[in-house]
Amino acid sequence: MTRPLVVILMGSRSDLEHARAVIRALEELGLDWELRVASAHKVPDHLLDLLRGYEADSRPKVYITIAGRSNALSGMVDGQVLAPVIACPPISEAFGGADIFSSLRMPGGIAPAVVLDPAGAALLAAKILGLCDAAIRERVAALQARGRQRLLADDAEIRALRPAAQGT
Ligand SMILES: Nc1c(C(=O)O)ncn1[C@@H]1O[C@H](COP(=O)(O)O)[C@@H](O)[C@H]1O
Repeated sequence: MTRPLVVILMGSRSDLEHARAVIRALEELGLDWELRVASAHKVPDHLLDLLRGYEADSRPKVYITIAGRSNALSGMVDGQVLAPVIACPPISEAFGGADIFSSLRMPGGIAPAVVLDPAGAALLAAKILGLCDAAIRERVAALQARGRQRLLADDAEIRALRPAAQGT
């Protein structure tokens, strides 16, 4: 079976640190990825060319779009591809975090999901691609199991503390 692909598109090289966090989580889930730079605002022709290339490729795909400030990228990508799009904008404190609103309201017929946490975006991509791939489902299940075990170990450790030390 062809290996699925996660295409990560970032609007600027300045988003690289955020993209790296997505990539770390994708690799933990054993997913193949490609990272590209393409801005809907600045280089729409380049973006459309790039999407045409990916859409002609028959691998099962999910796109993760990383675009800060005014997020045109995620909506434009979603409108041009058949695969699911997950918008994972980098968080900014500037202007009271108002950038996020440009990722939330889309025109009719345009529906990128929004997941703010980079590891969360990778997990959603894995769950989507896992619908038709048992090996990916198993890796998601293993990740969830590790999370549960960590939480139970934390509880056992905290419980063992004397009450006076529990808050420290
Ligand atoms: N939101 C978009 C788009 C777009 O939506 O097409 N293109 C770039 N950007 C974002 O603007 C921020 C600053 O970009 P510059 O580094 O180009 O000034 C980045 O977070 C980028 O993703």
